Amino acid sequence: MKPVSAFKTLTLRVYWDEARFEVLDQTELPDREVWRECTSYEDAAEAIENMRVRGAPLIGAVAALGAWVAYERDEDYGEAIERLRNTRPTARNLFWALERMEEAKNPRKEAERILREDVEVNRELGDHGAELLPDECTVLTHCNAGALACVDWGTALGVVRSAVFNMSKEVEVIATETRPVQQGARLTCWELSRDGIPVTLIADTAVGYVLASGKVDAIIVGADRIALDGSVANKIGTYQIAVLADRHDVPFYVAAPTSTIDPETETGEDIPIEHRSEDEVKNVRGVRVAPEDVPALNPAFDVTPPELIDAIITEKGVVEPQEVADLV
Ligand SMILES: CSC[C@H](O)[C@@H](O)C(=O)COP(=O)(O)O
Repeated sequence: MKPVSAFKTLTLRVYWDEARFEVLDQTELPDREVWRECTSYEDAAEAIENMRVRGAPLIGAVAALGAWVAYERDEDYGEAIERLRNTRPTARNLFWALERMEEAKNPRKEAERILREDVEVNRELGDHGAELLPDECTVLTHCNAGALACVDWGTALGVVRSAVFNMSKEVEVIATETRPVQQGARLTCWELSRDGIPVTLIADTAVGYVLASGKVDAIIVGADRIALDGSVANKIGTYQIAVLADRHDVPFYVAAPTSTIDPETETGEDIPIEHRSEDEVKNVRGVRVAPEDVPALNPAFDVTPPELIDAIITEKGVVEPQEVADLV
């Protein structure tokens, strides 16, 4: 039997010769490792929309794979691109990947390039960012900007991995739980423990306490979209952490590939913020914690202005937020 060429990482299994792929369903973590098969663009769109896959680079990669599967299986390519484009509004990498797929002469090769580049670029930015960390340090991170948010390695957690595995630094991580979807508690803690990197979970409400008590040497978060003025949209709660970092003089870094910088978004105010179902706020893993008739507001992202960011770590180097426009 002819061997099937496959590409496998923590988040994806792609079977190039069979026009299908599988995604690790992140809604099931940390309890169970469940893989969902995608054999159509609708499968890919459903996985992105329902956050089975999430994190800006991974959303882009899965959208590219959805378009590739549509092409191989003679689905309507234009419709596929349009459907995938409308899955989530904030992450720049989704639109960036679909622009590349739209222009590609060979969709399979382009999807493969997008996946491989993501891993390379994260390793590069990880190495640049790791230079900024002391040999022994504690890093606070928010949400999950790790291997689970990417094809592999991670952005913010890619910096931690590079520091630990490539530079033998001793790094401990403090992870915020990241209500309402709890990417910090469920995903960051799961992937760091798996790699043997020490991680301590805190409630989102404990950030002020840990910063005031001097326990944190640096904060590193990822990004969903970076505007040309250096404003950064990231998981809801990032802005309040940046304000506290400023108050306590703790360096606040953003780690992201240049594909997250949007050449068409001038300022932070121009970034569309996704609002999700109020059920995510009113329930914790299926159990209601608020009166049924009280409305809830659920913005999935907020915007941190450039003056609160010490540096943006990219594969092209570490820059001041005001310099990001020069990178695209
Ligand atoms: C590296 S992805 C961007 C982020 O840093 C990430 O933490 C984030 O905000 C992801 O949001 P999500 O709603 O889980 O897709």
